[in-house]
Amino acid sequence: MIRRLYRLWPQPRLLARLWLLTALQAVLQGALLGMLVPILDAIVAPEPDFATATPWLVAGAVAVALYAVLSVVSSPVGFAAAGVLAAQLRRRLMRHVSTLPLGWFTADNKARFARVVTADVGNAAHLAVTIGGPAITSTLLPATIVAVTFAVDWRMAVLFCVIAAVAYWALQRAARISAIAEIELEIAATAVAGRAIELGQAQPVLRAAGQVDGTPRMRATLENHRETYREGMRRARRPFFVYTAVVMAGFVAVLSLAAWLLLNGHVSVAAAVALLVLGARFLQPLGNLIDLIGALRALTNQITRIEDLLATPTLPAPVDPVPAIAAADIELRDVVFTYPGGDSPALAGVSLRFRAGTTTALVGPSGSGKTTVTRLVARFFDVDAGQVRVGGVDVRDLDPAVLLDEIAIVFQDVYLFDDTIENNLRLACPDADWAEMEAAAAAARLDEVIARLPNGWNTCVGEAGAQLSGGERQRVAIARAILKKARIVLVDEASSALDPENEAAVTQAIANLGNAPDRTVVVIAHRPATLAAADYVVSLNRGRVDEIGTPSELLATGGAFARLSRQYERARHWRIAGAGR
Ligand SMILES: Nc1ncnc2c1ncn2[C@@H]1O[C@H](COP(=O)(O)OP(=O)(O)OP(=O)(O)O)[C@@H](O)[C@H]1O
Repeated sequence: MIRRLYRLWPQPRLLARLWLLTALQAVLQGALLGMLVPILDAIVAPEPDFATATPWLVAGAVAVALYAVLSVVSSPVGFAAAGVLAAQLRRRLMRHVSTLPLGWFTADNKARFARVVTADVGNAAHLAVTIGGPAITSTLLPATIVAVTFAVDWRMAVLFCVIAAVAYWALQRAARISAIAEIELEIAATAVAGRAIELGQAQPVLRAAGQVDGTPRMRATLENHRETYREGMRRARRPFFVYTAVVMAGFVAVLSLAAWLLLNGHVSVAAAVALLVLGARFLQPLGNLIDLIGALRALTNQITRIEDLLATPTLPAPVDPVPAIAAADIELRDVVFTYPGGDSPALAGVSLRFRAGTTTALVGPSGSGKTTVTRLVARFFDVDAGQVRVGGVDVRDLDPAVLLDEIAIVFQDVYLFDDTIENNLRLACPDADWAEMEAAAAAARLDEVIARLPNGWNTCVGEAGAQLSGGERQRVAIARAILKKARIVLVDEASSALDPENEAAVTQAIANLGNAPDRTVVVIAHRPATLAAADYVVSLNRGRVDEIGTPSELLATGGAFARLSRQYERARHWRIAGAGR
């Protein structure tokens, strides 16, 4: 356990210092008790011998003073340590998570990450500091007392060893049961956290459906957590009682043996009193161990969860990363990919080319693999077979930082930070000057939104950008892509209905993205205007390429794209007719 804790913290010296201080205190306590024997022997006699007792009394006073100094030194170290250790570990976890493939961030993994970073790290740091000390004391103090007792009476020392062995067995049993209960409870608690995230995200749907108490799945998760907690408590109770009974029986045995030794003249009254004091101090920390063991197990489980998260594999890093690409062409060569846990391939042998300086619209029915193509280009995941090449280089060989630098992604649901428009845009390029900021805003048609807002560039967009509409948020993301001078922009056009003004602005902004001669734009298109403005169209179906060509070529062939265009046309006429009614 100590080794695991030591490995977990990047700078564990603080923890080591604290444990060393605690261990010294425990040994000093045991030694102090040992000094009681010669002192009592000399003083509790028919003719007290103060001369013999004096050096022991002086040594005892020095030990007490040393103990006090150690206590004064160790308590501020302990206070500071928990906070410092938690902060260290959180930074380490955050650094690790930021290297994980973006495909890892599912709702359940996000809940797991949140629990590990908040609850597990906080508790582990607190426990490492607070129970590390008592755990060391509870083992080192009895061990020192056993050693001291051998010098007074070997029979009592052997009894202490027997009690310790039985207590150890009972403790192990209690520990195993509480460990299982803790793991089950944590799984149930993580499920509750996952459903809580879902509850927050799905509020509009739940309210529309009148499900103010959440879905049946959410309620079942809460019930499961309650039941797991109750069952864990019930199972942990019996071994707890067994252990307490062992320690109590130990007290009776020590008392009986001390009385027997005294009555049979094997030890003096002073030695019997000293043995009783030693017995009491031996059994007391042993009794405390049962309270510690639950916490120790919880700490072990927390460490395991933290270690598991740290062991989540990042995407394999290239041995000799390619540091730059010449042009921003994208090519998929015979790409096969199945999502982790998926049962059929999302892409089943896709070969495609997006040339630099062109805009390609991806179309196809829901589930045909459009989003997957963009995710593989951005290396959210690695392909199972085939290759994704950017600038002629397999993305697996490209320096990951270069890939991130070259690519900008405009999601359907753009996330904005609760900050000003300016700062949200500056994220893409912190050093951009005003001329660049304004040019990017104009190209993304964001300038007219900014002009309307009460504080212009300084308007706060609210949590997750709630002050802006979906189309306006997409315009911010497009402006970011332009400001970043990303040579590859992957857009998932909003599929929900936008008001006509927003729709025209977003379509225009996407078209402006494609105006840069060296930029490759891939857009999952949901609007006829976007399709019409694209240089090429790729139609996907069930993870395969169905058609590729310019919009006019594909219209002429009368295939899937032509059918889709007719559907869009009909829908547009319905909307126009509906609006005119
Ligand atoms: N994270 C995921 N885990 C498992 N399977 C997934 C995941 N994302 C997508 N899939 C599956 O992969 C296939 C392709 O999905 P993809 O999202 O690429 O389709 P799409 O054409 O973008 O669909 P839509 O237009 O509905 O967004 C589908 O069968 C889908 O169920």
